[in-house]
Amino acid sequence: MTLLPPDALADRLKSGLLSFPVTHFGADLRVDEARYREHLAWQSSFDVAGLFAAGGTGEGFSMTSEEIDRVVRIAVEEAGARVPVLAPATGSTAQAVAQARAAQEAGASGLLLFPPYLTEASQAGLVEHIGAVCRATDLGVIVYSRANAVLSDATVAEVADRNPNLIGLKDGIGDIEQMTRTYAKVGDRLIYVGGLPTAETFALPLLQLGVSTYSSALYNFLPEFALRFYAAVRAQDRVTVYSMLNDFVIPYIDIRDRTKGYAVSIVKAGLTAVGRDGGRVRPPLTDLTEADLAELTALVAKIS
Ligand SMILES: O=C([O-])C(=O)C[C@H](O)[C@@H](O)C(=O)[O-]
Repeated sequence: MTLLPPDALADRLKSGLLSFPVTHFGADLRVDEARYREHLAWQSSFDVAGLFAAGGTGEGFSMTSEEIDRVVRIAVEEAGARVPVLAPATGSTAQAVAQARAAQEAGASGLLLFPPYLTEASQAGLVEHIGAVCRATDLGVIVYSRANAVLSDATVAEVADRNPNLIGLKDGIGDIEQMTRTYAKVGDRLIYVGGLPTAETFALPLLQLGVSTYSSALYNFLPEFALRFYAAVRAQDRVTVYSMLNDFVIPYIDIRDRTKGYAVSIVKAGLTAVGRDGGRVRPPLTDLTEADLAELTALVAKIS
């Protein structure tokens, strides 16, 4: 895909579902390029608005910068002609800046800036961190508000003012007051991406708060279901949304909530459940137990 100016990228992303592909690892836990490529080809064959390589569901947090660069390059090669590929920027400011530069060189269309690891941070410190990454690239940047980098409405307004290539806010908190304050202040200067675990759960109410799209981990193994769900959300078809929540999403999150880290492990297990073999997760995550996998497989079979 030719370089998308940040505004054009924002327009494209805000009106469709977003794919966050898992990254396949082999038995030795090295990146399994062949299976990852095959997955990307499948994921990008449907109508999605963007593909975020090595995101949270893609276990970017378990990879070295070299591996992230390799995975982003593979995603651009495999899917970039059909769908904009966004790369992660993670960790320290220096590391995130280096990843932002590498992503642009690799031909990515945009960046998702993750919280820095471990330390707590003030709002002023986050403004500097976000600004440094935005200044390091011409790409459009979406900032992920979550964990140790939860942005106040005033901070979102400030970083949007200071950084013309900041195009979006991804919300991993779901605080209704903060979202309302943010949209009231910043409006359509940014796009808003739902990024809570199993984002479908929150998609309909968040639409009212300006959140027009979300990162769907479910899309990894149930792409048609996820796209139907997204269409029902955008059409504000409450009957369909609640029936899909009852039939699949709520029993699925009952399994997901059994163990910390399952929000990612269950997605790889979902691929195995549909006969595609998601492979293992890397530590510190753990795979589903056999009993949990069997329950998930039965649940998937019910809606297939
Ligand atoms: O970086 C990520 O993978 C996420 O933001 C988390 C998921 O995609 C989340 O939205 C979900 O589980 O649907």
